[in-house]
Amino acid sequence: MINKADLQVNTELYSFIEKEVLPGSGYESETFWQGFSEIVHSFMPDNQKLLHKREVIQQKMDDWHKKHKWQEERKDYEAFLREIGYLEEQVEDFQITTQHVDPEIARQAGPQLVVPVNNARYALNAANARWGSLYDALYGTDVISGDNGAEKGTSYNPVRGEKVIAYAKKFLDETVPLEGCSHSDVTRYYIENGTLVAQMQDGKTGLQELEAFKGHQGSADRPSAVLLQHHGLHIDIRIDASHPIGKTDRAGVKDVVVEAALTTIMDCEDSVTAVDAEDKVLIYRNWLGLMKGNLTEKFAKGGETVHRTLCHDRYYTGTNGDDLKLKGRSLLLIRNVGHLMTNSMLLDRDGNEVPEGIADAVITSLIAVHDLNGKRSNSTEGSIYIVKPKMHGSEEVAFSNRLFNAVEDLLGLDRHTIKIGVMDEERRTTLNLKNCIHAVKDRIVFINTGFLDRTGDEIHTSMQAGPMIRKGEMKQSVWLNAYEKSNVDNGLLCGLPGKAQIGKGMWAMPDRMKDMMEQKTGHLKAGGNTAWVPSPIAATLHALHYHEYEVESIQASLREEVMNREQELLTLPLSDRQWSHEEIEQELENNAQGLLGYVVRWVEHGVGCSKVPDIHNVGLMEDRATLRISSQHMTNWLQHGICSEEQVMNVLKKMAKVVDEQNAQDPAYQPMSEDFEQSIAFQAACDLIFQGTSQPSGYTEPILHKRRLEYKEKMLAVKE
Ligand SMILES: CC(=O)SCCNC(=O)CCNC(=O)[C@H](O)C(C)(C)COP(=O)(O)OP(=O)(O)OC[C@H]1O[C@@H](n2cnc3c(N)ncnc32)[C@H](O)[C@@H]1OP(=O)(O)O
Ligand SMILES: O=CC(=O)O
Ligand SMILES: [Mg+2]
Repeated sequence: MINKADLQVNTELYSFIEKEVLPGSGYESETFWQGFSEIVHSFMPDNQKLLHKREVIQQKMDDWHKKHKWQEERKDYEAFLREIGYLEEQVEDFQITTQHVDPEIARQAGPQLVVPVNNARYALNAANARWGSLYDALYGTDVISGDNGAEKGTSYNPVRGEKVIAYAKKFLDETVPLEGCSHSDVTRYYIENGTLVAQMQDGKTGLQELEAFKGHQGSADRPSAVLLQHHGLHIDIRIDASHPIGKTDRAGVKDVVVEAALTTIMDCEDSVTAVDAEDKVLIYRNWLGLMKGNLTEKFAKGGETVHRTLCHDRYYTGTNGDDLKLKGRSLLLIRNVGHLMTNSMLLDRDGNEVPEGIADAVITSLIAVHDLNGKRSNSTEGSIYIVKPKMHGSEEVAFSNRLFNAVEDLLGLDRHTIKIGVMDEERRTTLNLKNCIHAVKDRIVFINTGFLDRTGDEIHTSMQAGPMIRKGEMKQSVWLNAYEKSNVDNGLLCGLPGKAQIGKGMWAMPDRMKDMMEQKTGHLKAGGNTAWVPSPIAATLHALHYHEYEVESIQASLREEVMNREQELLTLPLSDRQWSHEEIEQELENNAQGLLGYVVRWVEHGVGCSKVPDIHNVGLMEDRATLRISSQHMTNWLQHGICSEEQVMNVLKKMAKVVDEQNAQDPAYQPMSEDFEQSIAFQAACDLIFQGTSQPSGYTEPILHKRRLEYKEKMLAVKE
């Protein structure tokens, strides 16, 4: 550690900031560290108070539920929540006033991609996912069925290719239709007097909506790209008659590229493992590369070495003949960690670990200044976008607001340069969302229903009330539906449209794209102008939904349906069913399999987001939020005697063997079942369940961090 302005800074972090971040940022080292130290020392006590308040509230909740039967005393329950300050006095109506918001957030509706920022290969891919090949996305996924000779196979299958092309042309016909003909019938696209002409075998036609044509690449006569726009999103028809696919197409179309991930959240939180300075520096360094535009990664794929860099902007000839520039990359936001965790990379003057959220706010903003002072390749509006997770109630949001003010002062930035995306993912935030929005009304750029964390919090908060319904039933529960609606209500009521996003949650089945195409329109119909997707391919496909539905008008009509949903929000997902032994085993096994499959990779491989098969063999995206649900659910059933400790332990051991088999191909994998006592991952899984009631808000971070650090130390000792 290095002593710097009353702080003790890990040398790796110190040298990274001194040598890589501060140069070119315009800040002096001494002033920076002095200011950083002042922020740390003035904000730490409040941070601790807020965490203490969470504990006090939880204790009161537990006590209340132990003494009362919620089902029979709902009125008293509500009064009790007001009395303990869990339900806040609501602020008067107001409108948010956020300014300098990039159009990807303020005006366009489209997919939001999330990616673990510590993985440079994936992070680059995500930043570049602004544009996605529809042909590739369709060909590679189950959206196109493999029936009748259309299977994927190992080499290009023209039968499947035909289906892909037909799907894409149908999309064009529905989205940017031609007058009196289908895009499939076009033999040539060309531009005449700034207008798109589509030639068929027996004549020519144009677009039904002439203004949909925005530009082209190549010559007007033989364009290599035709740029269209619909519902604020671009579609680029790529033409090359010499290309293997273009050759097979009458008009030489080789692909349809769609504007996909308008925004991407670079995640420092639930999809990463970051337990010490080494891990944090990797995260900060990748973020720096993204903000400077020089992040690269080299890796082997398919027998070749791939050098991945950030995409450039795209240039077209506009309809008036002038150059038209479109962004080549997604607008990047950075998800900081919440208020809970501390990290040994930074100690205060008394040797206490500094809250990681405070460090993230300072360091990720400092890094983003390279974009603001540089080419503004990320935010043309000159904003820094921080997503803040896991805040409980408006006091905690107000704390973030004050912290961001202080960071702006330290960095000499205009007030509200730092924008905030508020994750509506804790019960106390949902119930007081209007107040939460009010606390950041000048800088808010989104509210998002993080339903996964939110489900975990629903279980933990009412842990003592009784056994909860099964995990799979949560999505249909009264509280969850009210939560989704009330989030939109509050967003509309506080004037988010036009300034900020009303966002919907993650599609957590990364390989089930057909299901996503059928179901995720629900997010738009419910008023979300963005929704989370787990991969660039999912972003490309989900983008089609925003052509199908125009969210702006949906939001306008939903404005009429805004109502108070407090009663539904306060409906606990308790069950009085008598489950059969098989049902209980199945529930436990499903939870245990996902939990172990995720935890083993977290603790022993440093992977924070994994695709883990459930007991029906569906690969599920697992992160710390899904882990929070499965662990808390098992704890809840244990707590209420639905299952015994012995039963849970047997299930864990059984499922550990299944997970071991699933990972058998990985030479770096250490089977848990070889020695349950010695397996740090297995022990972590046990802690998460058997110590679940005492985990703060049911979070998994404290145990995961402790066990990962233990594993790292063990590996270091083995090396030495
Ligand atoms: C509750 C919450 O907080 S949700 C938010 C947190 N969750 C996330 O961020 C999910 C991010 N997604 C992921 O990490 C991954 O998609 C996983 C773990 C779910 C699946 O990963 P994998 O099993 O490696 O996926 P798969 O093998 O199908 O695909 C890998 C390819 O897709 C790309 N890819 C997958 N996910 C992403 C992503 N989120 N961003 C960018 N690229 C991605 C990879 O770069 C890789 O392509 P490449 O070989 O050209 O580099
Ligand atoms: O962060 C997202 C969630 O669902 O939790
Ligand atoms: Mg979350």
